[in-house]
Amino acid sequence: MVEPNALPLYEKAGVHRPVQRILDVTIFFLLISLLAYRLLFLHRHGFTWLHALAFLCECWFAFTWALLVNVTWNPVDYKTYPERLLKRVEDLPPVDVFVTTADSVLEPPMITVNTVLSLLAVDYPANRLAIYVSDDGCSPLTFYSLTEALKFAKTWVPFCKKYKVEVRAPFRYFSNDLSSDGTEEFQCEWRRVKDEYEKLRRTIEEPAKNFASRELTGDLADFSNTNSKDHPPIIKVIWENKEGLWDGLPHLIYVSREKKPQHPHHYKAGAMNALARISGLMTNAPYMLNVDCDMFVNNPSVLLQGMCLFLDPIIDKEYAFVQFPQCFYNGLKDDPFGNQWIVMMEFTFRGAAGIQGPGYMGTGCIHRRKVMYGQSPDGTNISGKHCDDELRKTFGNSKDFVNSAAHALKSLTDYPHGLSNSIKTVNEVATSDYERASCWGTKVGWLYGSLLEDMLTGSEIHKKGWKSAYLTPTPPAFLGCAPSGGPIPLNHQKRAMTGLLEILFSKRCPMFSALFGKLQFRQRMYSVWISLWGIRSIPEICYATLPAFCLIANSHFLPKVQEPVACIPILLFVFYNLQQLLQYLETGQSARAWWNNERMARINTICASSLGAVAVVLKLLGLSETVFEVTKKESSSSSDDTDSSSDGDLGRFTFDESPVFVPGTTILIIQLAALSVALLRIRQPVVQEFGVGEVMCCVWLILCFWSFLKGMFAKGKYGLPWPTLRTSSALAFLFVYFCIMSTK
Ligand SMILES: O=c1ccn([C@@H]2O[C@H](COP(=O)(O)OP(=O)(O)O[C@H]3O[C@H](CO)[C@@H](O)[C@H](O)[C@H]3O)[C@@H](O)[C@H]2O)c(=O)[nH]1
Ligand SMILES: [Mn+2]
Repeated sequence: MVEPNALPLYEKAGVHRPVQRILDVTIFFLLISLLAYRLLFLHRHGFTWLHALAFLCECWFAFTWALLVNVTWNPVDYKTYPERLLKRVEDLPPVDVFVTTADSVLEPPMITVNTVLSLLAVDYPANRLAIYVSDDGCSPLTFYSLTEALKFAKTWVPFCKKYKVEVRAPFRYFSNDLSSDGTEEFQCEWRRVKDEYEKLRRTIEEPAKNFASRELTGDLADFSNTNSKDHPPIIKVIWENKEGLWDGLPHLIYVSREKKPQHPHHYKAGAMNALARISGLMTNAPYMLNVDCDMFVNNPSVLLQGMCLFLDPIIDKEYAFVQFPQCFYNGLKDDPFGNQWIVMMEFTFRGAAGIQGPGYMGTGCIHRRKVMYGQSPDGTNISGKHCDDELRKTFGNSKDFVNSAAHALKSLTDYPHGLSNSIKTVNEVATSDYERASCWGTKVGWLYGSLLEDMLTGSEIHKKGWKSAYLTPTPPAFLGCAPSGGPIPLNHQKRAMTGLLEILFSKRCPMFSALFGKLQFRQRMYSVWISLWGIRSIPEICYATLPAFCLIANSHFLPKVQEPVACIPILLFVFYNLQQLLQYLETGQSARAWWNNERMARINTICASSLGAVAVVLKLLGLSETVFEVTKKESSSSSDDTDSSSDGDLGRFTFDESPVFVPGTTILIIQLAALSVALLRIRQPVVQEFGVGEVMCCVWLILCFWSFLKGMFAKGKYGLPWPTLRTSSALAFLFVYFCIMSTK
């Protein structure tokens, strides 16, 4: 018999996907054949701009395809054994949990409260856990909601543990009616706890409506005369597990770091760094879990699962962070906005896990504190030595904090501070100019300089040679709120693209680090692939205008149907879409979901990435700064909400005057104009040849932008506003004029 201690805490196995691999390679060879055809064509018929442009775009597609195949080639699956962990490890290491919220209107406190409740009830010894909520909105309502939530937690947490409740965010748990399940005692308690939750909801949501006019006294007095952009640090211990009970409630701390208009606050990255310092002084746990305010714990064993990777004796030190996938609870049927990311999580992230590890996604991730403090896998820290002066230059001027950082870097866990005694020093590290002349945001902590602080921070960690792991437990570890409605997913995407481009045009550009970092070769290709994502709108927009140009100018960029080489683009089209479709079917989604994601991919690149590019150009020219716009979260906090995804209109595109819709509308009008020209031409007495391939491309694009076409004729929020139509028509007109002039 194998001794229990010899059994591994986790296993990592390859996932076999032979069909995907065959298709990957086939598509790649077709792309290469297409390039060969282009070269031959240019050689035989001489240089034309049209074919040269097509060739360049297709080179790009082939290159990014090769990079993508590299990422998805060796997917892996991790399996963890928390029961073995519990038998083997008596003293689980402390974990500090960070929840970030920034705006009590866009992120209703009830959402944050549910996330916090799910964390308070997680399966982990309570005396090893501290939960820090960072509120960048400095909202008394958020603080008040948390204090109310704590009262409810005293009923909720024991209830969850007693009945082994699976989903520990009450709004989700109570959305299923269990009032007639189980024993009578359970039914009775279920009803009681549900009533209490409803009471909590009313206590929070009703005052929310007129909180602004309320007089702030007592505990809330600190919030009077503050506004979210200008206020002193407000740090409050809402609950301290004073007796250190393992089955009590974990510490709960409210943090609103200082903000001053004259000091940059660096959005979420700044908030995370403040949390790292504050928690460093209060609890200094060696592991830090971070979640967005809408990402509740959906699988109570997450921390145990993560610890299986960190604490496996054979490979301790190997993993810098453990990332869980981003999954969403409010997904609409068939993913109309293409933002549930199921295929991306399953194929690219699993694939990256088979190389050096997936990137950090900003939420649902457990980090090692010392890695965040700049330590390398070989144990050297950021400044090479632990001398006080050096540490002060790195971590700032707080003596206590420098002490705690030295503890963390040496992996000592017995940091002596109690919560309440440290409040005074804690305020010091939460000030808005604490980071001045230190390495926060440049060498240690969450890094600054991009709206995608997560990707930037994660890839710098990989560059030091660290690995990361990807855990996909069932049920999913965390569930969050996917942005819904028309402009929101596009703006969300635009922000991500802006962030990627900021990284691409910075000194941390992965193209350089791909050459010099301690990255594994295939990880380098992975980081190049991600970082180039931001500029893919350029070749895509170019390619999308080629068929229209050909139809209007009466030329060709694709082989004619009767030529044998026409089979190359046709097969490419068929195999590519077949492969994508298979990925959706393999992950249990519908063909409709595939189509929705396909068209959203076109809409996202053409609309959101191009505007992201504009934002970055403006930043590089020094004309404007990029801004982290917080995504609105739907509040379905009521446990009585019925499943809203049955409402057909929810999946319908809504528009506003945002410039994000202009590129898409322009592309659509251009395709319509080109098709009309082609149709008029057939009716001419002298029959002219027109390209079937080009027409098919136009039709395909019109199908992708069908929701925009409907928007041209719809009214209200479902209609494209007049200014957008006007600008787009003018741009399309210019394009058509250019096509016609080029034939003269
Ligand atoms: O000044 C700010 C702005 C935002 N946030 C928080 O950042 C989180 C993410 O914001 P959200 O608007 O939900 O952005 P998403 O695009 O949904 O977030 C994804 O992308 C971000 C940027 O890459 C990551 O930080 C997130 O973790 C990741 O979930 C939320 O908890 C916010 O409260 C702050 O704390 N301070
Ligand atoms: Mn979010």
